[in-house]
Amino acid sequence: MELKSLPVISIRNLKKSYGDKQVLKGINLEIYPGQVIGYIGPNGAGKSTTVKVLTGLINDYEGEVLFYGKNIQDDIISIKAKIGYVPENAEIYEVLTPLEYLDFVGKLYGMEESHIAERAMKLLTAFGINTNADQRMDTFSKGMRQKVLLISGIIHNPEIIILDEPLSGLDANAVMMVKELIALLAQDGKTIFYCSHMMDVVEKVSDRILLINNGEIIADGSFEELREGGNLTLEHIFAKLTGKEESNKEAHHVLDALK
Ligand SMILES: Nc1ncnc2c1ncn2[C@@H]1O[C@H](COP(=O)(O)OP(=O)(O)OP(=O)(O)O)[C@@H](O)[C@H]1O
Repeated sequence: MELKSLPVISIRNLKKSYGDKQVLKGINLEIYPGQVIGYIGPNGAGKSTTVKVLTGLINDYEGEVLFYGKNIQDDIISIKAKIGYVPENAEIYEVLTPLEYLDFVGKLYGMEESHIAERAMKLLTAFGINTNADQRMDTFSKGMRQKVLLISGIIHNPEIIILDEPLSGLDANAVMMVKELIALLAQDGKTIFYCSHMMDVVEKVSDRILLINNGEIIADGSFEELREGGNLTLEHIFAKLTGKEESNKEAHHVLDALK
C-alpha cells in the first residue's frame, strides 16, 4: 500500500463508552489522501460510533482525532466544511423537493446560491432523478431518497467523504454507478471512509479494509493482504476473524425455535 504525504485523519487511542459499556477500546489509525477505506464489522461492533466521532456528532470520547494534523475539537466548523457525510438512516425533509433540500444543504456548507442550483441539477441528472427535481420527497421510493442523500453528501465537493451504508435501497444499476463513483472520487484525490455490510462491494471498491470487532480493529490491509495468498472471499475472512463461521448452525437454531 502506497502511503502518501501526511495523514488526512489520525485517530489516536480513541475510546468511547455509553454509560459503563465501552464500545471503542483504543483505536489507532492513520488515513492517507486518496485512500478508499472499507470499514466493516459485525452489528454493534462500533462502526457508526467511529463515524459519529469523525463527523463531530460525538465529542465525549477519550483519545485524539486529528484532521490534517489539527484536533477536530479545536476547529470543527472548518473541518466539517471539508467533509461530506452520508449517514445511515438519515432523516430527510420529506416535505421538500430535492432542489429545495439541496439548496438548504448547500447553504449550510456556505455555497453560493446560483452555484448550488446548477450543481444540484447536474448531480440529479447524473443519478437519473432530474425529472423528479421539483417533486416532494414524501412521494419518493427508498432508493430515490438515498440518491438525494448521497448527492447532499458530495454537493460541496468535499475532500473527505464518509459514507455509512450508502447503498441501502439502491437498485443494481445505482450500486454499480456508486461503486464507479467511489473509484473516480478517489482517483480525483478524495479520501473515502466507507462503512458497509455489503462484503462483495467492499472487496471491490476498497484499497484498504479495516475490520472492527467489539470496539477493536482486528484486521487492517488490502483485500489481497487480508487473504494472505489464499482465495477466500471477504465474507469468509469476515466470518473467520469474527468467530462466526457457524452461520449455517445459527440458521438451523432459528428454524428449530419456530417448531
Ligand atoms: N446512543 C447510544 N446509547 C447507548 N448505547 C449505544 C448508543 N449508540 C450505540 N450504542 C451501542 O454501542 C455499540 C456500537 O454501536 P454502533 O452503532 O457503533 O455499531 P455498528 O458497528 O455501527 O453496528 P451496525 O452494523 O448494527 O450498524 C452497540 O452495542 C450499541 O448498542
